Amino acid sequence: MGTILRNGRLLVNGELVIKDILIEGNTIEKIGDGLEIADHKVIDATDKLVTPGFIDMHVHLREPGFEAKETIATGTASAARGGFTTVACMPNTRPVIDTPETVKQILSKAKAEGSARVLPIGAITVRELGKELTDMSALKEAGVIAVSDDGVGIQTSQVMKDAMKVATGLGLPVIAHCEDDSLAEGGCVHEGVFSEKHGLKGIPSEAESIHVGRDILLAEATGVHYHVCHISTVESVRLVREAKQRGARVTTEVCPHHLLLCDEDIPALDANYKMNPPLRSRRDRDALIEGLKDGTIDMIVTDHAPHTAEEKQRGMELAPFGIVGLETAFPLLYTKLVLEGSFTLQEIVERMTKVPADVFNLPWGTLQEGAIADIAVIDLETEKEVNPEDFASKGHNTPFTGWRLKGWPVLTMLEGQVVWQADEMNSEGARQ
Ligand SMILES: NC(=O)N[C@@H](CC(=O)O)C(=O)O
Ligand SMILES: [Zn+2]
Ligand SMILES: [Zn+2]
Repeated sequence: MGTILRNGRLLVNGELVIKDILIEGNTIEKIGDGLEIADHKVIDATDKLVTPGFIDMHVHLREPGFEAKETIATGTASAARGGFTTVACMPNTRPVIDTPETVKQILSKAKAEGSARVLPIGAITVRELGKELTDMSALKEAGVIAVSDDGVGIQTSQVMKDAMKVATGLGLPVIAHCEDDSLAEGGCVHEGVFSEKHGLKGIPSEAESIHVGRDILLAEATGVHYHVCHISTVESVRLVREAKQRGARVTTEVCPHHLLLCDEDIPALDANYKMNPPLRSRRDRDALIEGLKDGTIDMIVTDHAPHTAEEKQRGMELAPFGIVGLETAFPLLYTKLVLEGSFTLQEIVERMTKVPADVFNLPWGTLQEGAIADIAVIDLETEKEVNPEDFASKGHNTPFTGWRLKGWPVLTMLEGQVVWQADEMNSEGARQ
């Protein structure tokens, strides 16, 4: 039995157009007006935005090894609640995703317990130690879509160059966490107004940008598709912009928190504002907005990085880096960037759907006849406060608690199946 998603508002050439969507099996069969088929389940999407399911190329699911922080089940449930149908998971698990066996375990667990599609990212180096390359060919065969040592920077240029050569031959993108340890060591926040005020060791901007510059040169020398993780500084944006102008195969991503907050916004020594890279200066934040606007920055990712409450209570210096992001990403971007006027709805939606799909050559991220039915239904009207107690994620570590936002996902469909729906859709909207 199929489904009709009735009366939703779809983005067509930047305009919202009211349409019905007929879903048969896992596929969007038809998009049209007044679609009516006996025996089909009808979901009323009147007044709701209907978009392709979001794609997040940077998520930490923590399983295997750190199940107290998150599991594949809870992390993908969190994704579904945030309107995400595809998440790429980073390899800094225990064991690290550096063997085909671990890749296969994650894929089979995701299939059995997941509420979103999981795309594993394999490690560049064994145990992410930055020394010996993994067997990327075997990792690719097992199903990784890219390689990364996210969580740590690759300190040695030769290791990065060798990795890029192998990845080029295999057609695997190299996704880089850019951090020079000799510059970043011991820092817990950005080197700037906040670190000075509190007498903390800062992480300077160059700790990131120096790797971005180095890696762009190596990418141009090897021809690899090079993707910069969670870009955060004005200099990194400039380097990527110039590389793109030269035609280099360089892409990048930005997180909602770096677009919306800077170090001067940190109210106190609260580790819910601690992440890597850190919240930078206002000037950096403005450069990220501009870079996203002009296409230097390709896509938006969450870098969803759950940690336990106990870990985050250790304070700014001792707590681990990272904040959760899947369940607040779209409401934050919609409320703070679309409603406040710096981006159109279409610009934001594309950077979370079509663009990541195009950049990583994935077959999802569009709403059209014949496409896989990965769909997010979003309430653009109701304002709600961010309350981590409501999260499906095990992680409650967010700096956005109490923010009043609009744009909350109310129903998510993965391959034609409803994987999450808000109570309101359950009781009134969906009729059998
Ligand atoms: N971003 C973070 O602050 N933390 C990430 C690691 C990472 O993305 O570098 C984590 O795994 O916790
Ligand atoms: Zn990282
Ligand atoms: Zn990360």
